[in-house]
Amino acid sequence: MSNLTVVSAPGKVLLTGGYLILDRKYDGIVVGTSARFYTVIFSGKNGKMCVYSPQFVDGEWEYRVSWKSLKDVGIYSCELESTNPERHNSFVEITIKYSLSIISRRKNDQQFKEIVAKGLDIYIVGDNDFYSQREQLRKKNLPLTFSSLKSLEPFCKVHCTLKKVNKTGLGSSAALITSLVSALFVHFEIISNKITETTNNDRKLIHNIAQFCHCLAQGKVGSGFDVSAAIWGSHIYKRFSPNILKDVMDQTVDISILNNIIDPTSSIWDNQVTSFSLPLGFKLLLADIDAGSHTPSMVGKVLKWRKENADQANTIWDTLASHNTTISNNLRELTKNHEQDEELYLNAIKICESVKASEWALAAERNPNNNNIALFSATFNTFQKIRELLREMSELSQVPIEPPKQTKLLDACNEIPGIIMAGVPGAGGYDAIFCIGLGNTFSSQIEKLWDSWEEMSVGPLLSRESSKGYMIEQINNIPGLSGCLNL
Ligand SMILES: Nc1ncnc2c1ncn2[C@@H]1O[C@H](COP(=O)(O)OP(=O)(O)OP(=O)(O)O)[C@@H](O)[C@H]1O
Ligand SMILES: C[C@@](O)(CCOP(=O)(O)O)CC(=O)O
Repeated sequence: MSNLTVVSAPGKVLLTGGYLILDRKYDGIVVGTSARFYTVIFSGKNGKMCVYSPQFVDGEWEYRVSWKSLKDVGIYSCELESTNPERHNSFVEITIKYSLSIISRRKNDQQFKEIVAKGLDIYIVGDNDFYSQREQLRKKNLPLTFSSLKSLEPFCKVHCTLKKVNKTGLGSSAALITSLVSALFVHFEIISNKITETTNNDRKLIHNIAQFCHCLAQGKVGSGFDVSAAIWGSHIYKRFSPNILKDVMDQTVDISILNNIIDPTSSIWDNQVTSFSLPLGFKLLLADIDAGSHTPSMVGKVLKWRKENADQANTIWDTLASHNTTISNNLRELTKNHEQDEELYLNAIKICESVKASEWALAAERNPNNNNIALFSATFNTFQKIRELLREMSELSQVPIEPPKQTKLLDACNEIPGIIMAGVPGAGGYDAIFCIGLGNTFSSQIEKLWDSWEEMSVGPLLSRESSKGYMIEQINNIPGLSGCLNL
């Protein structure tokens, strides 16, 4: 068994399917981000389970591990007792407790008990993009730009506690839980430590446990798209039936029952992961807006409105779903076109990157033999229809999903040549925006627009799309990782 394990998991952006994906009838496009969480595990020495999040003030938790024997012979449940009861991180505690309990069920041997008895040192860090870097830049007298962000050291300290930190909406808790579960399962050799040997059942096992831990930590069974993105990277997501986890959402759950539920061969899991990634030449840019919205209360209000206005809501939901499907079909067709005729495809990118999307229909007429241009134009128009419907939802439910201030900013983004989709990710609100552009020339113009935008503070993020799910890493291949652990 190796003394050192490093596993990373990506953040997420939900491009289509906000609110709809809570319902198993609908799906949505989720993309993985290049921003990742890293869990590093060392075999310990002092018999304790020590967890360090060096980016945070007070980011240290220490636990004594004990085993509670359950009714069947050889079944143990792991108990963690904090050595400082005033400090808690329930996301981390729940994840370690249930991961070790399930590992013990699957690896009930002497070696496992000896390793746990020695203790573990666990380090958890997230790429800078997961947390707002506004304060760090202000302290350094740097403007809020891509190049200032690039000048910050990797995994930089945020000078506050986890409770106070401003998050950017990339799904820190899902990426953290996924990287922690997978690192523990790799460390104890339940799944292979070689990414090339990772099987689909390994991913399903980690997925099922991470969904359970995330739901228990959040106190509710959500749609789970963020954990799914942390496991599989970009894909088209259809949720699991909430009933799968409803009855085990309890800290006193019987581990043998839980162990059966999370088993990758169990037929109860009905989530669907359809492979997807952005076509070649598409580039995702993200920004967090210094305003903020409270997602859970937005979701609650939208769902209440839907329940009370079922007919009207179902028409909007179904129309949105059909537009969302058009977007994923178009993008998948573009990927196929690129594979079949690269020259023609690249020529379409070249033509469209220097023209505003509202003029692509004309360009398509002028180039009737290049149907990629017509597909770009149709994708832009369909996404505009999706935005219209989201604004209608906003008005009807009185929830600011695409509020007027965001509309103004997104419309301005669409005026830049090459932009094919500009929208509010996930639940929407004032939190964030995304832009997807063709080619390379649009990035600098978007940066100028965001920098000069006066109505709201638009903070660019460095993340791009990265279609990969969780990864087993070598510590020295990740710039800045070993440095930030103060080893
Ligand atoms: N670096 C970290 N180390 C340890 N725990 C962390 C870290 N980052 C996040 N967490 C855990 O995740 C919790 C935040 O979860 P929450 O569900 O509120 O965020 P989120 O919705 O995933 O946020 P966002 O999508 O904006 O990143 C924290 O309270 C903490 O328990
Ligand atoms: C509104 C919803 O569908 C998406 C929320 O997405 P985000 O956390 O705002 O990225 C809720 C959910 O699926 O958890």
